[in-house]
Amino acid sequence: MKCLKLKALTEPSAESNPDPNPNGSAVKILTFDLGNGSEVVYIPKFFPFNQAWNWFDYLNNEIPWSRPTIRVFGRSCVQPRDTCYIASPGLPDLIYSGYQPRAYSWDDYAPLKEILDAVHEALPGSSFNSLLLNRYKGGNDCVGWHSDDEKLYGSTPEIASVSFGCEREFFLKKKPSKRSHVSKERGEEPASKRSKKSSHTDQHSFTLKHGSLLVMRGNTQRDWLHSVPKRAKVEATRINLTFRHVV
Ligand SMILES: O=C(O)CCC(=O)C(=O)O
Ligand SMILES: [Fe+2]
Repeated sequence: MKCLKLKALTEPSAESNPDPNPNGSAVKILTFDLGNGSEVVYIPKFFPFNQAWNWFDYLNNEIPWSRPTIRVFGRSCVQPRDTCYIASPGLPDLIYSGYQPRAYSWDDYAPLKEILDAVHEALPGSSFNSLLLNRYKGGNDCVGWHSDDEKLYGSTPEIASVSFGCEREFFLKKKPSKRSHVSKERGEEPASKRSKKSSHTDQHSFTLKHGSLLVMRGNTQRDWLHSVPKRAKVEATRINLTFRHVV
């Protein structure tokens, strides 16, 4: 099993320590201010190592994974990762890339409720009612650039992402500014030039560790894209859970 050790490229704007993790011990919390109301919080050791491996094994074996055919830029293709969708009863259907996943019940996967409880405890005020699971069976599996800006998540969705198993890189890049042509008409400097002077960079990279929690909030889905790119040398499996609130 080959699982590369990767290094985070992004420097946090705030580091808070300590704060209790689900086990009551101190954990490192890294906060990244991406500018314009976008924020990412990363907690590398959110879950204890062994507990996280127990959950990895459970999820790997018990979740009804499927690899659906989706539509990207008008073309059909097999999604390059396994997926499963969990949702509370009565929520509107999720449809992405022309695909409507079947919504499974939290009640049939008790460990998911335990993970959800731990995430809720760490994020006061959050109330996630749906979950998209992804399984990357090696470095060929990936998720392309996208933002989770579907209307059913509201205008400033908070997305809590838990990772188990093989470390993979997670990239964020700023969406092209829609205002650049407007600023030209107004005789202003285009946003692309202005942003070079700002203290905020337009790309960030995280190594999502086994048992980690990454939270995207505020305007992150409106202003940023994210991806988990292919990695030729990675062979081991990673499982990712993204908790979301359908409004
Ligand atoms: O696997 C990840 O870390 C990201 C998954 C993701 O972006 C998604 O499910 O929308
Ligand atoms: Fe996403």
